[in-house]
Amino acid sequence: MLLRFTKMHGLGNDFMVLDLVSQHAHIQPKHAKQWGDRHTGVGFDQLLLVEPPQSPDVDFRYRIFNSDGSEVEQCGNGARCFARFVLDKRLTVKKTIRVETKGGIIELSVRADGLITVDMGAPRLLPQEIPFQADAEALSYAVEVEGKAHELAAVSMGNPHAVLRVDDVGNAPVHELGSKLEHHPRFPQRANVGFLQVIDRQRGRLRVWERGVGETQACGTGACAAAVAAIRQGWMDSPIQLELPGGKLTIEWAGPGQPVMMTGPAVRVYEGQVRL
Ligand SMILES: N[C@H](CCC[C@H](N)C(=O)O)C(=O)O
Repeated sequence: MLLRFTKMHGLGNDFMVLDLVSQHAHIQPKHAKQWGDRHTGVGFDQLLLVEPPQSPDVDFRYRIFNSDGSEVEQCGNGARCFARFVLDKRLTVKKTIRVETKGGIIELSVRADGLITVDMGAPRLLPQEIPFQADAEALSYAVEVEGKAHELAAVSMGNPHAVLRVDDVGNAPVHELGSKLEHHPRFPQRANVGFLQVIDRQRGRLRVWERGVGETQACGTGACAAAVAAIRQGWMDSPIQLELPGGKLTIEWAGPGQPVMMTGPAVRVYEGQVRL
């Protein structure tokens, strides 16, 4: 069978979006791997599935697969594209949309200026919630990689993140250290690894090595995790503007137990079809 899809991106973090409300198909990890290949497939960072709701208090179910085939709990840039997609495809007329993910319920709001604000929910900071192996919760942890200790924050936005502060993202060891921390045994579900350069109390630069993908042009949950870590450690104040290689996100967080609000763009690139 042929499946219609839309190729989209949020600040260069790119997605294949499948409407499984109007189309019926059983998508498996092998499809994400096959279609995610940038030479023999569509090519994307993540595959996003738009599905009917499974509970009465949400409008849709939102499932996310990395290009390595792993199904994950949350994708922030993808959430903005999700909102743009369901409105453009007239799957809803609501301007505020509640969607259920493996990582919890999030709320998407399309603004008059076309930017999308996502209530990403409250960050999870207890080691067992992240998950991250530590005796107790702390603002940061020393994690050893090949004999060298690296100080990092551990935050979950539904998906696990390590956040390290660096002087200059331009020469941060994103690939070499990012890949080692992604698979570090203290992150039993692996981790996304963010490298944050603080410019001033409300501006920073961020590069992210994403679990299951590698370095991406932007990472929405990574930006949320970095902002939470920077606010908790007293480096920065909300609202924070983070500049990623693909562009800028605004993150607001009022403190523990409060939701993280992320605002940014979502772009449709082209429509296509794949054979299932
Ligand atoms: N690689 C992530 C999922 C996608 C997150 C990212 N694309 C975003 O915008 O939040 C993980 O394995 O948890």
